[in-house]
Amino acid sequence: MEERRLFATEQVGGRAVYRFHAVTVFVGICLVLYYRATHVPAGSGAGRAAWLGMLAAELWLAFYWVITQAVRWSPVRRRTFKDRLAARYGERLPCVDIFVCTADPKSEPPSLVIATVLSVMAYNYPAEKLSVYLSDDGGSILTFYALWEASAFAQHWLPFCKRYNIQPRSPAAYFSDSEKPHDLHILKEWSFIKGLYEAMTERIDSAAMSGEVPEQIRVKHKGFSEWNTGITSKDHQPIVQILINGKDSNAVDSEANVLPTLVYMAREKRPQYHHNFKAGAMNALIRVSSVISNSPIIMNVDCDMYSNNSDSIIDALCFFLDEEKGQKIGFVQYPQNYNNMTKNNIYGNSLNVINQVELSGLDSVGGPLYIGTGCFHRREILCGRRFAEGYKEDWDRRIKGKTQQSIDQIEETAKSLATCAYEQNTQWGNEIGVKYGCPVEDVITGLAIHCRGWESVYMNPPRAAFLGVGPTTLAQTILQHKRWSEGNFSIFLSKYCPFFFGHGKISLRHQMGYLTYGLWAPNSLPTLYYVTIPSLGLLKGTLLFPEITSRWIIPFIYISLVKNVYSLYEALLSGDTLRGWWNGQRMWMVKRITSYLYGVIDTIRKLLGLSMMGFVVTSKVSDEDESKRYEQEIMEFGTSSPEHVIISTIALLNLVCMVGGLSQTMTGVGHMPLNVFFIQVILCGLLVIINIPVYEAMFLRKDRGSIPLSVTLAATGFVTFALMVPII
Ligand SMILES: O=c1ccn([C@@H]2O[C@H](COP(=O)(O)OP(=O)(O)O[C@H]3O[C@H](CO)[C@@H](O)[C@H](O)[C@H]3O)[C@@H](O)[C@H]2O)c(=O)[nH]1
Ligand SMILES: [Mn+2]
Repeated sequence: MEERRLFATEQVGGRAVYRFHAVTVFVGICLVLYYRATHVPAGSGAGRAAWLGMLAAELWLAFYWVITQAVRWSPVRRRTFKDRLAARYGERLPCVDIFVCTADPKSEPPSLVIATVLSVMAYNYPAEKLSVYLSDDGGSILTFYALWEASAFAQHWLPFCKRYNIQPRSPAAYFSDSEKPHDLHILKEWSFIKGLYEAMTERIDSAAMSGEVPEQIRVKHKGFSEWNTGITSKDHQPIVQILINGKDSNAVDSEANVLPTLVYMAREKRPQYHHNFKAGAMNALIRVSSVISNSPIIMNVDCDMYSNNSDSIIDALCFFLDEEKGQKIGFVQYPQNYNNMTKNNIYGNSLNVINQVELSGLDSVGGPLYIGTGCFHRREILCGRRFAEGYKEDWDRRIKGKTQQSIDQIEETAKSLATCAYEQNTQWGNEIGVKYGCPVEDVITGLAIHCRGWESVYMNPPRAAFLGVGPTTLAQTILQHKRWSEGNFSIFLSKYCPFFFGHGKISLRHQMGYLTYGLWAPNSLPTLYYVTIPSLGLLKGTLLFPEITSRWIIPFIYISLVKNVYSLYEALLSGDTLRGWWNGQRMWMVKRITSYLYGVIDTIRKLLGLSMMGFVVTSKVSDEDESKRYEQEIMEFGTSSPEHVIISTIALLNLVCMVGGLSQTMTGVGHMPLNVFFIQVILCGLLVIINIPVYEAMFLRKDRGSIPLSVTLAATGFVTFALMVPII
C-alpha cells in the first residue's frame, strides 16, 4: 500500500534528451576511432608513433566515457515521509550511535571538532536514544579538554536549539551567520548563549595555542590524569572517558531534560603496531560503543562536517524502517557538501556534479558508494552480515549481559577493546568492520557491503544534511585527490576489482559506477598525452587530426562541442556558475596531470612492495594571507613542489608551441597553413587560455602564492628538453 511507505523514489526527468545526446556522442566516438585506425600514417617515423599514441589515448578516453554514462542513464531522487515514521514508531524508534573522527589538533582545531560534536548532539531525536563518540587519533589532551568543555556547554546549547528550533545546530555556524533576534526576551537568551560559546571557544583556542591545559582545569575531571605520564600522539595507552552518561539521572541539561551520552576515545597507539588510520579508528569505535550503547544504527561524520539539518536521523530511519524495502538497505549516504567554497569554485572542489548527478545515478543501480562521512550504517551489516531473504533486524537490541556495571567498569572494558593487540588474529579490518589497507577505506567497505547483497540509498534533502570544510589551497586539493584516485585505483587493481569481485553480485551498471572513480587515476596518462603531443605536433609540423576541409573533422568537432556543452549544462544544473565550470575544467586537467598521475605511480609502487599505504590528513586551517587569496579566487602555488613544476611545464610548453606554431603559420615557414592544423591550433589555444592563471602566477604576480622562480626555471628546462628531443 502506497500510504504505508516511508519513502518515495522518483525518476529524474530530462532522460530522453540526455539519451539522444549520449547516442549521438557515441556514434561520433566510433567515427573518430574508425578514422584513427584507418588513417595511420605510413612509414616508421615519429609521426606514426604519435598517431598510434593518439589512437591509444582516444580508445581509453572513449572507454572511460562509456563507463561514466552508466550512472547518467536513469538517476533517481528520494523523498521521505517523516510524519508517517513518527506516527508509526513513536516511542519505538531505535537507538543511534554517532561517531566523529579526528586525527590531529593542529590541522583539525579542537574548537572545530566540538562544534561538529555539538551539532550532532542536538539532533531532533530523543536524547536518551542518542550516543555520540569522538575518536581522537591525535590522542590529544587539547581535544579531550575541548570535549569536556562541550559537555558542559551542551547543557545550555541543546535546550536552546530545541526551544527555538534553530538551524544549523553547530554553534560556530549558527552564531557566525545568524542575525540578532528582535524579540527582547529571546535576544537576552541568545546573547547569553553566544557569550558562553565565545568564552568557551576562547578558552579552548588559547589552550590549543599554548599547547597545554591549565592545572586548575585539569583537576576538575579524572580524565585529564590519563595525560599525566607525558604520553605522545604515537605512543599511548587506550583512553575511554564517558563524559556524559545518558543513563545517569543526574546527567541533565539546564531544563532537566536527558542529555545524549558523550564519550571520548583515543585508541591505544604504539610505534610497533600499524594503526590503519581512519579505518582503525572506526573499528575501535564500533567495539567501544558495543559495550556502552550498542545501538543498531551507526552514523559517522568527519570532525569538520557539522550537521546542518536536524532531521537527518529521522530521514535516514525512514529508509531503514520502511516495511517493504527497508530490510535490504545496508546504508544511507548523504552527500559531502562544503560551506567554505568560493563563488566560482577556484579549485573545483564543490563536488556539485558528483553530488547531484553521479550519486543520484548510482542510487538507481544498487546504491551510492560509502563516502566516509555523513553515512548511516546498520551495525550488523558493517560487522559483516550477509543479506538473506526474510532477514529482519531486531531494532530493540541493546547491550548484552550485565547492565548494572559502574561507569568505571564499563570504561575499563571499553579500553580493553581499543588496544593495539585486540585485532591480532581476528577478522577485524577484513570481514568485520571497515576494511584496512586502502586509502579510501570507505569506498572499499561500501563495495564489500554491496557485494554481500545489500543496497544503499542516497539522500540529498533540499536543506543540506552536512556541511564540511573542503580544501582551500591547490596543494590540499592535489593531496586529497591523490589519496582518492590512488585509493580507488588500488581497489580496481586488487582482488576487489568491481568487475571481477562484483561479477554476479552487483549489476554491471553498478560496477561501471564504481569504475567512474576507480579509473580516475589512469585517466592521467591519456590526458598527459593529449595536452603535450598535439601541441608539440603543431610546433614541429606533425599533423594529428583531419584537416578542416576533410569531412572527418565533423565527428571531432561534434564530440568536443557537445561533450563540453553537456558538461556545462550538468554543472549549471548542479549549482555551479559558468566561471565555476571553467575553473573546474582547469582543475580537471591539473588534477589529472598531478594527483592522478601520482595516484598511478604510487599504486604501482605499492603493488611492487616499494611503499606503504598512507593517509595524509588534509589541513582544515590556512594562514591569513592564503585565506585572503582564496577568497579572491587567486590560485595558490607558493612552494616549489614537483606538482607545481608539472603544472608550469605543461602551461609553458603549450605557450611556446602556440607562439611558435602560429608564427610559423603566419610567416609561411614550413608550409603550414592554419586550416590544416585547425584542431591542433584550437586545442593548443584552449590550453593556453585555460592556463592563464598559471602564467600570471609565473610572470606577473609578486605575492607569496605565486610560482617560485626555481619552479619556473625547472619548467623552462623541461620545456627546452622537450623541444630538443625528437619525440615527435
Ligand atoms: O589516521 C587518521 C586519519 C584521518 N582520520 C580522520 O579521517 C577524516 C577524513 O580525513 P580528511 O583529511 O579530512 O580527508 P578527506 O579527504 O576530507 O576525507 C574524505 O576521504 C576519506 C577517504 O580518503 C574519507 O575517509 C572521508 O570520510 C572523506 O571525507 C577526518 O575526520 C580525520 O580526522 C582519522 O581519524 N585517523
Ligand atoms: Mn575532510
